[in-house]
Amino acid sequence: HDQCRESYCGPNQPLIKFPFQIVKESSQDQCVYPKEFCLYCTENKKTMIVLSTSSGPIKFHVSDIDYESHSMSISDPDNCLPKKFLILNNSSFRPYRFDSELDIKIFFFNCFSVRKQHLRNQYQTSQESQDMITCPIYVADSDEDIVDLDLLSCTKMFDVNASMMGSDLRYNFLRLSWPKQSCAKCESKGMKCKWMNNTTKPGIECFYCNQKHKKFQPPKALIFSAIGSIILGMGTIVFIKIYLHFREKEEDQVRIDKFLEDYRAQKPARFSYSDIKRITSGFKEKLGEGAHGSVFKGKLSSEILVAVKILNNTQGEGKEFITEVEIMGKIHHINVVRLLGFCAEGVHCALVYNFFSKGSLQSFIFPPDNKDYFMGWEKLQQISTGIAKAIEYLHEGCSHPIIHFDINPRNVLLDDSFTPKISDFGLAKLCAKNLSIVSMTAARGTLGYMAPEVVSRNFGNVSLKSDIYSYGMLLLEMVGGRKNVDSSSAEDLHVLYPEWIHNLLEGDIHINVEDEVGNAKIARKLAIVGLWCIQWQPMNRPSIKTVIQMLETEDDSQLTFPPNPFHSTNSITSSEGSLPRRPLKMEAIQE
Ligand SMILES: Nc1ncnc2c1ncn2[C@@H]1O[C@H](COP(=O)(O)OP(=O)(O)OP(=O)(O)O)[C@@H](O)[C@H]1O
Repeated sequence: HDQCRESYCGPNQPLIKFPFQIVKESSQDQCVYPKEFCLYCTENKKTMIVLSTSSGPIKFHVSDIDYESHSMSISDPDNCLPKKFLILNNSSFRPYRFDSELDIKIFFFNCFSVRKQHLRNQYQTSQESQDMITCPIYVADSDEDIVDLDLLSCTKMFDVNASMMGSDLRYNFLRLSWPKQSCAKCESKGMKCKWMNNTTKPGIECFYCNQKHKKFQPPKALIFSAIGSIILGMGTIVFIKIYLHFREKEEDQVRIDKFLEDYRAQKPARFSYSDIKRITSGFKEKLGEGAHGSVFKGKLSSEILVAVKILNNTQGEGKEFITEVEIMGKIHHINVVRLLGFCAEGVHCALVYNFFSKGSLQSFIFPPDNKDYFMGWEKLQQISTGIAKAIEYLHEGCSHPIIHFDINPRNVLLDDSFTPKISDFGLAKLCAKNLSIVSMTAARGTLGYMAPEVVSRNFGNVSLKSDIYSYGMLLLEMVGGRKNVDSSSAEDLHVLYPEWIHNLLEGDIHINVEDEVGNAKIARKLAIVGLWCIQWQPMNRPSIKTVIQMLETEDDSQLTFPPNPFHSTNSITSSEGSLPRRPLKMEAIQE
């Protein structure tokens, strides 16, 4: 939109606007059609035009342009206008023409040479003769002029019919006009005109040149208000973010308060699944995997560390799960893992327990890397009594007796002071009894502890005594530190009756019992109690109360040694007649 600006080649030069266009002298061909209206500026800031004639292009200096009368004044930069005039006069230089209506005769004189006089009568027809004319040439309009101009001694070359005064030519001044190029259509729309960029036929197009259609420059007020609104918007967003952050914190705080309230009231708190994710920091630290699901470490507050068990296969409706969990949440005993909370959200079910840094008893009786780790008989007795007290509480201390069904060293967790806590009670109820989903490792691990009647009803009814059997196996393992299941065959699970215990008690005591009399006594006591607990007939097993009494008695003489079921003569269970020899192969009956 250079054409919007007023253009001049230099000071005192005419204004250049439509229908003219201004181009650089060096790039004349950039001038759009029609080229006749192209002007250019010289180095010394003069406005120039090139007129095309039959003798070729001729340059003129444009001294004035009158857009009203669409005419302009030109002059010859070589100061030889009479010669140029003769060329123009004999040719067409459209769209321009001489701007005068005169029809007069003007006379051309040469004052230095007559050598070309013979051409005088031919010049009008011969182009060559005109080209041969050289300046200075003098032009007179009349005889008076000849006298006034002192041309009497000069040679008159020819006279020409012209539409302008000879004096003008003398003064290097020629006026041309061009047909009016109407811009009325554009102007009526408040627009300006320009030539179309079309090389075949001239065409005019309109364009906007006023402020608002120039490059958009928004007013300062608009800029300020835009910046203001951006700052305001950002401020609002920051404010909302801060507000949401604090509200979330407040909600978190409310939740924590609610949890602490429940915690103090010893009620399990209900968590959403997103709470569970937050508590476990996106299930970052896995503690292990059991038959019922994976366990992750978590944090409820800076002091309360938790273990979150994500249940794989929760059974039935969420409502049942919640009721069940709430009942479990009411079970509080020093030797029972406390259920702090739970999550029941669609398919997501989770249980939240206190975290116990020492892990399970399993790793102490069977150190994973076969390291000879022994925690001492005192501690083992303390742990055994603790477990027995937990079983007593489940069997007798709650509103309904609870059979754990899965007492084994992996379900006994130890706190910092080796206080045992039994866990996973009630899980059998919460989880689907789909044996196919129980991993073989888990099944085998637990199988050694299962009472015969739990595996097969041939052996009697399941009762509280089934837990006593498992507890007995656990005691014997604690004494002997060896597995009571032969896992060499995956299909046939041979439960090994710990006959070695009998040998041990009957003869030499070579297990980890140090020579101290007291320690030997503990090992013997645990072994005897264990053997009583694993009697085949549930009725021959002692109740948990009796177990505790046996464990707590100081008087060893009261502890009678149970019969070895493999020696039929010693059998106290005459009703069973002959029991199978070891290894005892039990057949599972599908219920
Ligand atoms: N409250 C807890 N604190 C610390 N570790 C725990 C806690 N609960 C479970 N664990 C650990 O998580 C792992 C898996 O426990 P989980 O009870 O799911 O399986 P398990 O007892 O090994 O097997 P199963 O489910 O067959 O009884 C175990 O290694 C256990 O030591």
